[in-house]
Amino acid sequence: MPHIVFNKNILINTPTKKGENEFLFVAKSFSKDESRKTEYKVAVKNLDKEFLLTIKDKDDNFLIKSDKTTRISPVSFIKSALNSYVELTNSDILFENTKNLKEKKEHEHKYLKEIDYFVNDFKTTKELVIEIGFGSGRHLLYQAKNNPDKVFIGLEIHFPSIEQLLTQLELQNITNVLVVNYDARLFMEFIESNQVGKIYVHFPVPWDKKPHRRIYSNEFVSEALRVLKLDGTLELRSDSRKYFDFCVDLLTNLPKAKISIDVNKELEVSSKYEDRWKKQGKNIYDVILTSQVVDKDINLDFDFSFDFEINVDNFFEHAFLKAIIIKKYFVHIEELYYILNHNNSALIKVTMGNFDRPVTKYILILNGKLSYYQGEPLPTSSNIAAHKKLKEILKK
Ligand SMILES: C[S@@+](CC[C@H](N)C(=O)[O-])C[C@H]1O[C@@H](n2cnc3c(N)ncnc32)[C@H](O)[C@@H]1O
Repeated sequence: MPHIVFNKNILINTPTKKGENEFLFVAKSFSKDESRKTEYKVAVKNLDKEFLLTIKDKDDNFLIKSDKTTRISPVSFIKSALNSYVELTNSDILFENTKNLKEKKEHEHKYLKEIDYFVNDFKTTKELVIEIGFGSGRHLLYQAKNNPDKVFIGLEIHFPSIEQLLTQLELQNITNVLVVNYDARLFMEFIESNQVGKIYVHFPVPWDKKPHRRIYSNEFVSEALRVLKLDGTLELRSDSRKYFDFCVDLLTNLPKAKISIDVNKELEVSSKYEDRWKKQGKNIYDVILTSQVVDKDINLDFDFSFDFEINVDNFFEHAFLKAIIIKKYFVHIEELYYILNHNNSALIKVTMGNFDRPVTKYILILNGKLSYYQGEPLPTSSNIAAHKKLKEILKK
């Protein structure tokens, strides 16, 4: 992580500019606990990118580095901002690693998509097929190659598997697969209703000791049914009898769907895990859920604005810095910062949303007006619920 240690000095006056970097404000941490060390956040703008730097004490000196939550890429923007800041203070540099740190190669690939792409840009009239936890990708590659008229979305949380699949897509010249590094339990929320022909879940981790981590749950199944077209299918294939029984239980008697089960059914292609289990003589179980209903459309245009103003002093005086947990989501106000030399202005660091995929954001308050710094959270149901709770907390 690039950082510079420099002689402790007065903070810069903002707004000011050095090279391409505009320094918009400096904010100072606020805590009633006097043992907590003071920390500063410096807001930087360079072209269309806005981000924060952190200044902390380092022995008798200052250390400046990027703020983890608002870190941007490429890292050259951060290095440039750190150097510009220190130059503006006219301080002596005691240590720096911004000159010879190698740029980390960004994962750039035309078929690898960020989740925002599905919220803001993704549109297709073609049928979608989703494969969850594609692993070595053997099944996904086979299906995509044999169904060029469909768009495949591959979900995986293990990055080496993703890299392996991207390489194969290129080598085999397959162009109808989008790959996402995202937890499948939360992904479906971004897909329109009635668009998916098949969802494959082949050999998911059985999580016998931690069943709450399984892909299948009531929420997952109901989201899967929403995105499936009429007669679309959610297909589990597993070597685990326990997982199979658990899913059959979950899927039986759903009002909008029917199930069919099978043992040792042969598919056109056998995945890496399947080969392994077959060699060991294990049974392979299938349970297929078929959607029998057309669902309502969803709206991804949730308005994350704050339609009120606050008094920063009052709020800071009474702020409660502990997580508030409400069933499936939570809100945790973590840190408070006063923006220096600005009336009624602050930064609030908050972590919120779903326990499996929390989001950390800063709320920027300028003259009492609130907004999310660096853009709004993704419109997931947990983030929407957490935002509503956060509004209640801030209004008090
Ligand atoms: C046992 S492997 C099976 C891989 C492949 N389907 C096969 O049959 O060879 C399970 C895969 O699911 C992925 N996985 C586990 N949990 C996941 C989640 N919540 N979302 C997406 N992928 C997940 C793992 O990284 C792993 O690659």
